[in-house]
Parts: sequence; structure tokens; C-alpha cells
Amino acid sequence: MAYKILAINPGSTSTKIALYEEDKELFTETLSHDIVELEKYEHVQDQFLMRKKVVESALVTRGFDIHELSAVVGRGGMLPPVKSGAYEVNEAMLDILKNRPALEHASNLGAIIAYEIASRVGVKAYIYDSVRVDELQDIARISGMPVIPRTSTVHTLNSRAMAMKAAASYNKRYQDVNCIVAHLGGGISLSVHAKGQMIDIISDDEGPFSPERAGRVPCKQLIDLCFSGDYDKRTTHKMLRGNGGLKAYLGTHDARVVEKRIAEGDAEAKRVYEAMAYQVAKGIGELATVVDGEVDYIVLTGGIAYSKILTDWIVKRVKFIAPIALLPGENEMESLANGTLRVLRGEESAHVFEG
Ligand SMILES: Nc1ncnc2c1ncn2[C@@H]1O[C@H](COP(=O)(O)OP(=O)(O)O)[C@@H](O)[C@H]1O
Ligand SMILES: CCCC(=O)OP(=O)(O)O
Repeated sequence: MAYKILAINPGSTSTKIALYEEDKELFTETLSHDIVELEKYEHVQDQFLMRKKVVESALVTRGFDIHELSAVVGRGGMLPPVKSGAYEVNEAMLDILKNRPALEHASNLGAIIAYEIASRVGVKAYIYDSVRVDELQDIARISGMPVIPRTSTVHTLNSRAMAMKAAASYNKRYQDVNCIVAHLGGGISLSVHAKGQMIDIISDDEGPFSPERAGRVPCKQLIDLCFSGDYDKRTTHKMLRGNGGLKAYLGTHDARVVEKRIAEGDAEAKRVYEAMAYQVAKGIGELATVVDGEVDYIVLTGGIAYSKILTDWIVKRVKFIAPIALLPGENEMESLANGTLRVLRGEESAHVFEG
């Protein structure tokens, strides 16, 4: 019997779904949500029913009977630190994602929607390479403030998949190389992979700013801002995540719009956009020290890696470290489905989530 897998990837303004038969994509669709509608919900978790209905309607529209499914997989959310690979969704995981996620994030809905659909047809639901995969080496956990230990929150799914893809293109095994991956999307995160483990990372609040996030900001000034009485907690969070970065400086989080302005001679747009590249390059340099400079290759991936102007700026600054593989875009849906397929085929086993 051919396995059919439904992959669900909730993002801040859309929910992507894809149906795979074995490793063949039958269809993929981005279901956009109305921003005004989304803003009516106080918490991301409250969007569950609305997003589930949108997913189910899309499947009905395509005439797909969910009873044909062998498994459903969702993008793993803001759990406590977990291992790489697959986890079967269970009650303990659902409890955390629904009631006390490490951070409010659309990906928290991936497992919840997957579980609902899978339960209806009596198959298993999984997550794969969650954003909270934590393989940090011990020394990387020390932040400088004992009450704030460092943990890993990173674009694991795409970063690991692209690190493996690049390894194959250099005729090497992921398990044998040291590489640095910069995921350049609406949010930016970086990771250093040493012999198959993400031993250190730069999360979206520890390094470069991005189209919609502030990245690392001077923390003493941030404390003053938080206690100034001018901003509530929700607004401050939004300034860091959602309304930060390019959006804050230039009023748009679309890098293509910024590039158009640069082409038209907008000097401020160029100054800010180049600063984003500068910070990404600095982050790559920082992570190169983790493996004593022994980096086999650097990967630039995510939507902004399509940008020649931005990647040229980064490459100019980091090419002394290692060769650079440009793998623009992301293959999250394929990675979710392929990981689940390996579990169904018995080539990989799913971890048990214990909370
Ligand atoms: N051809 C392109 N050139 C420059 N930027 C691009 C291009 N295509 C997409 N982007 C930018 O990539 C960003 C989104 O990347 P993506 O990986 O899709 O992120 P996310 O999944 O986090 O929304 C946006 O800022 C978008 O403007
Ligand atoms: C850095 C953690 C993962 C994350 O923030 O994902 P999105 O950029 O897709 O929101």
C-alpha cells in the first residue's frame, strides 16, 4: 500500500498544506488568512478551529477523502527542548502547545490540527524537526545570566534539510561535515552543525534583524523602554517580533519592495538593507568560531536567499571562511512529509514526548 501523508505548516498569516503519496507531492497549497480576521484572536491558540476548518475545506474542495491518509504531520511548535526528527503527537504535547507554549507562535497549531484530523480517521499524527530541537553543546547554554539559560529556537526543519542537501551536493555526508546555515526568511536564524548536531545557534532575538523582527538589540535600553510606561507587554513583543527589522525602519517586511526602492535610488532603504546583510555576515563569523574555523561550507537559504544584492553583500564578507551554497526558498513541506515517510517505513523511529 502506498502511504499518503498530509503535511500542515501554519505560518503567521497563512497555513500551508501538502499531500504526498510516498515521496511524490500530489498537491501543495498556501491557504491565506485575512489579517483583520487573525487580529480578532487574542492568542494564536484561539485560531485553532478557524484554521482547522480552512484546512478541511481545502481538502474537500480538492475532493480528497481524509480516510485515505496514512499519517498527518504538523510543523512542531514551541515545546520544551526536544530532539531532532519525529515525535508522535500525544496528550502531553497537546497540553503544552494549547496551554503553556514556550512562545506564542503559529507553528504551535501544527501538531494540534494534525492530531485532530488524524484522530478522525484513526491514524497517527507527528511533528518533525520542531523549532525547539535542542542539540546545543553545554558551553553554549551559558548566557551570562543564570536565570536566563540559552536554549535552542531555530528554523530547524529547513536548516537541517538544506544542510543535508548541501552536503550531498559536495558529495559528503551530513554526519561528517561542519557547516553553518543562515535561514533568511521573515525571521532570520543561524545554526552551526558539527558532525550532524546543531551544537550552537543564533536565534531570531540573538542576532541579525530580519524583515519583521528586531533581532539582538542593546538590552539596557530595552529594559528602560519596557519600564518607561509608554508601551504594554504585547506592544513591546510586537516591536521585537512582527513590527521590528525592515518593517520598523522602512514600513514594509517585503524584501522585494525594499529592493525596488533601492533600485529607484532610496539611500535609506539601501543603508538598512545592507545593515541586515552585515548582521547576517557577523552572525556567520560568530558561529565559525564554534568549530574553530573548520567550516566545510556555509548555506544561505529562505526567501531572501533569492536576492542577489543581499546574498552578494553577505558572500563578500564571509567567503574567507568557507565555500557558500545558495539554496533559496525552503522545503519545509517536503521535509515534513519525507521524515514521516521514513517513520512509516520503519527507517526511523518517532520519539515519545514526555513534557
Ligand atoms: N526573489 C526575492 N528576492 C528578495 N526577497 C525575496 C524574494 N522572494 C521572497 N523574498 C523575501 O523573503 C521573505 C520571506 O521569506 P520566506 O522564507 O518565505 O519566509 P517566511 O516563511 O518566514 O514567511 C520576504 O521578506 C520576501 O520579501
Ligand atoms: C526562529 C524560530 C522559528 C520561527 O520563528 O519561525 P518563523 O520565522 O516561520 O515564524
